[in-house]
Amino acid sequence: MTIMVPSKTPALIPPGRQALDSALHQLHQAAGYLGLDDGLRAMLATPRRSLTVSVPVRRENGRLDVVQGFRVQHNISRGPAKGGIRFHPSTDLDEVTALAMWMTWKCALVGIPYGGAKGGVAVDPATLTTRELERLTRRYVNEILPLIGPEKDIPAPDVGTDEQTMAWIMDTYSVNAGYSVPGVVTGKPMTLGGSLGRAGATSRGVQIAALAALGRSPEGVTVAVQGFGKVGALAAQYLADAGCTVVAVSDATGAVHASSGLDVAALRAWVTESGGVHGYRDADAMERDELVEQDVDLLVPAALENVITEANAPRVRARLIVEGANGPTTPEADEILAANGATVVPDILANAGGVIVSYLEWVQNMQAYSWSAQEVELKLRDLMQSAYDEVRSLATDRGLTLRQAAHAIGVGRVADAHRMRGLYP
Ligand SMILES: NC(=O)C1=CN([C@@H]2O[C@H](COP(=O)(O)OP(=O)(O)OC[C@H]3O[C@@H](n4cnc5c(N)ncnc54)[C@H](OP(=O)(O)O)[C@@H]3O)[C@@H](O)[C@H]2O)C=CC1
Ligand SMILES: O=C(O)CCC(=O)C(=O)O
Repeated sequence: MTIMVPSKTPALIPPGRQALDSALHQLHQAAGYLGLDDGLRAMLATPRRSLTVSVPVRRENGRLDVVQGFRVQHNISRGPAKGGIRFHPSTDLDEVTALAMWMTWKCALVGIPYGGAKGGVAVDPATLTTRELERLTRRYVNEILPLIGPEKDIPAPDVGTDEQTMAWIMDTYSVNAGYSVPGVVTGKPMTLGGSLGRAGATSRGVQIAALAALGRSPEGVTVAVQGFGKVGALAAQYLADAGCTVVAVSDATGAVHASSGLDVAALRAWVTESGGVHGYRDADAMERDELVEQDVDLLVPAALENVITEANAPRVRARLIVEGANGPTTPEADEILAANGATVVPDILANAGGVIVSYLEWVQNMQAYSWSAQEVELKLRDLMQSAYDEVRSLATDRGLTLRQAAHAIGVGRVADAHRMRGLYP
């Protein structure tokens, strides 16, 4: 089928702008398919609230640095805004806006009662001491305090943040409130009301989506994983546990390859000890940015946006791409991959396991109750599989790619919520 889309985006633009262009392109494709009017399109194309803050951070040597921080609530029509906080040097308002928009469609697609948000601080956390990071996090939270809250906007981890960051966020908010508010943030440590299963939830969801899309035994399926952080390392582990052969992985420090299969547990231990995959001895080193072009059955991008572009998409050999990262594939690359017969399980479906278990964590916090690891995993599997089946079935029936189908469902649900609420005349 033919879908009208806005004109192509220029190739050489800042990464954040590229991500936002991709998100808008996908929205307009879905809006065209759904027949949304111009007013509703404009509503969905623009965030409800965007906050840019200056975050002063006192360094150990006494110097005062000031970095920029952001929190964007893209949509709140279906419930409180929800989405992670990223600490990365190239984070900017455009990137955070794109990530917030993807959160809106993701939550709607998997049927959890949230809108979409994202936050970010333009900083490289690896350059800060733990004390500097804590000061930075607490000050950032104080700056975005008017926006967040358990019934308004609930942050979570993303690139460069972790359970410790979430604990500082929970504490800073709670100190301001005057009592403990665990439901203000998810991805917390267990001792502060975290949920069993949240740490591995995004990767578990990637595994569920990958096995569903493979549609055959994972034995002998070769895999390359880009990014070996919270999502990538456990995605590699869970795919290996399921019987796949993980032959290549990369992180910012480099990439390693072993055609007979990497020992993922040993590699994870090496990364914990040394700080990156570079130098791992039981594998061959390879060019980091060639990871996505490896001759494998399954490619899992689990790092950053815009890594599969029109420049390298013709050289991507994997027949199945399961997006652990948000926005790894540009619209131009999507077209090339589809023309070459590759299947892409899109980010808003493939990496939804994280926000699903965040939702379960929040529900547990709001009820002061907790579920077992088995209960959490069953609910996660159920929501992931239902969303996957729904997307697959719409794609098959209507001749859409999985991304087009996922966006049609997600955008459609948010549009319905606006119509029913009557927020625009
Ligand atoms: N955490 C979550 O719950 C969720 C995360 N996501 C998405 O998953 C992706 C990864 O997030 P997460 O795992 O949390 O982040 P982390 O910060 O834990 O990990 C990011 C990984 O990407 C690596 N990386 C950075 N640049 C490159 C590069 N050029 N080539 C290869 N690897 C690179 C980093 O390497 P190094 O460590 O050496 O810097 C690190 O291994 C992001 O797109 C995020 O938005 C989606 C849903 C939920
Ligand atoms: O767990 C969450 O609330 C959000 C995770 C996230 O940022 C994402 O899905 O991209």
